[in-house]
Amino acid sequence: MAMANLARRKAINLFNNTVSSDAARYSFALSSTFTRGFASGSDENDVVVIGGGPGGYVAAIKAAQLGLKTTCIEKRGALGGTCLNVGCIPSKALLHSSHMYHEAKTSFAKHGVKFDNVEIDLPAMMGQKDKAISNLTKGIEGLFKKNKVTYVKGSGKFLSPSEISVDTIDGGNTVVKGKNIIIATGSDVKGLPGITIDEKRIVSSTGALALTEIPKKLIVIGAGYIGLEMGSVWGRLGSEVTVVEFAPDIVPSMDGEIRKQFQRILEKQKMKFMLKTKVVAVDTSTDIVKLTVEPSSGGEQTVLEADVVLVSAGRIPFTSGLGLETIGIETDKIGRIPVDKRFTTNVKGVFAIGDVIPGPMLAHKAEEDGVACVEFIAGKEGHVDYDKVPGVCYTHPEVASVGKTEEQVKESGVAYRVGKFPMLANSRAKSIDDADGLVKIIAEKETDKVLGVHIMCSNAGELIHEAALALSYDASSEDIARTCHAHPTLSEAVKEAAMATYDKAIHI
Ligand SMILES: Cc1cc2nc3c(=O)[nH]c(=O)nc-3n(C[C@H](O)[C@H](O)[C@H](O)COP(=O)(O)OP(=O)(O)OC[C@H]3O[C@@H](n4cnc5c(N)ncnc54)[C@H](O)[C@@H]3O)c2cc1C
Ligand SMILES: NC(=O)c1ccc[n+]([C@@H]2O[C@H](COP(=O)([O-])OP(=O)(O)OC[C@H]3O[C@@H](n4cnc5c(N)ncnc54)[C@H](O)[C@@H]3O)[C@@H](O)[C@H]2O)c1
Repeated sequence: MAMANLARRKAINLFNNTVSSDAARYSFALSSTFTRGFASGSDENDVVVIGGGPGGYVAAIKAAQLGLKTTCIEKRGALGGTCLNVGCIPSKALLHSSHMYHEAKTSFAKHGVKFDNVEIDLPAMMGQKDKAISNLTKGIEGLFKKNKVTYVKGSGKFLSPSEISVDTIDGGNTVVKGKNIIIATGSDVKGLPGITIDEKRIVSSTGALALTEIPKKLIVIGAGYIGLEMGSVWGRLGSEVTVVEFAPDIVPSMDGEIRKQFQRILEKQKMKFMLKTKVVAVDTSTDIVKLTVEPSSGGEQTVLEADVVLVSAGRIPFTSGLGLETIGIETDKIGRIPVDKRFTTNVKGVFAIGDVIPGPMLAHKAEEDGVACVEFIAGKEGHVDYDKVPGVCYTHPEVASVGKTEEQVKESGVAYRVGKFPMLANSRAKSIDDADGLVKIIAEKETDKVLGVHIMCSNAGELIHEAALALSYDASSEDIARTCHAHPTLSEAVKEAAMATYDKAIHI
């Protein structure tokens, strides 16, 4: 069986290589004609990137590495975008710090580590987070210098498809020209009607990452990634957290079985959920914020009280002030810029990547877009497989997935098998007394090809990449199961779940 899989994979690779080298030749011919055709006269840069987030700064570095003269325009005065400044990095810093505090308070004693007292020093915790951000933003500036990317600090606006007017952060103005312009302006918080975010008592994720006091009561609107991660941070530090979610489930995009267990674990951590519930009014006229909620389908209203309310009901593409209308760039109903497979907008020579285009709003997806986009511009073949972008919720336990959920596979009509392995039966998880969660693998019944992998355990965000690689190479569950995994590791749960998919697990 394993040999058969290897042979099948070799045949697939042979086919893919033939296809992609043909595609590369085709793309080179197309791209060089297109680039030459568009380069009229006084263009200074080969590539200008507007936005220095994970999509933009990675695109700029890759473009420079490919020998293209490149400028990146960023208005916030620091590189790294939402992710580094007010997103992925600060939230992970606070998730780690708050987890350490919570562990020290609730788990260290049973491991025989005792303290007289454990205290939170919130300014120090925030200081550690801020230090991580500034080190990393400076690091990207260093990478720009190393790769000879020109960095313009200011807000860019289209004058024409090859000219950007930049109001610089020091009060000046300059015009940057480019043969190819990449829009990488990211996303912004989606507000809710009738709720004004003041970033003090009614906060977005940005305010929730910088609170100066631990709220006694925190209400989170939206049980998505931001709500559950930031709810976890403040819950661990002592806030009473209630999550109000419009949908019938938390994280609606997650595999149903995993999502249900995840909710039970979060409830054990004292997070409260009000599902199928919507917020209808907010009153901030007194010291306590009053939130009126009712069932999503209408019905009896309840008034909730909180010190702080976090609005985390999604994000929207950000293109404000960019002058898209000046050059006729189209956007869809929710403000995203539609692009083709080469990231080209409806205007020749103008491309878009990252959160501002359709697809998952994730930093690593934006980076993949950026690399593929400039590869196309340079006449190479870029590629992003959106069906194989991993997603991770960095709570404790972490929940990570790649590929399809069981619901999606069922809906596609493909016959499938499921293999599961609980972390309770994994020796490493038991040895460290951190055994909440499971690994679930879904594979096509006929071929055993892995279609989706869902992992809930500590470090699931690291474990998921074995599964991402498996999906990328069209591996079968047997391929994973017959790969030797070191003992004792949490990764052995992936191997056991794979064994359970095509045959039987050993340790359960
Ligand atoms: C709290 C939070 C936590 C998150 N955690 C994760 C996580 O753990 N993992 C993950 O994968 N994703 C996470 N995300 C999502 C991630 O941050 C985004 O998907 C990612 O930043 C998108 O990258 P981008 O380059 O498309 O846009 P952005 O990072 O938004 O960058 C766009 C940049 O463009 C600049 N800009 C906008 N307009 C102009 C203009 N006219 N001129 C010049 N500059 C301009 C902006 O200032 C910004 O810096 C998180 C988001 C939030 C809010
Ligand atoms: N770990 C990560 O990768 C990570 C972390 C944070 C953010 N992000 C990204 O940032 C983006 C924004 O995150 P998010 O959590 O704000 O969005 P989200 O889309 O993940 O979740 C929003 C939630 O709010 C609910 N909702 C929408 N309107 C509502 C309303 N009126 N009342 C109550 N609930 C409502 C939705 O049903 C959904 O469950 C996401 O696309 C996510 O991919 C990723």
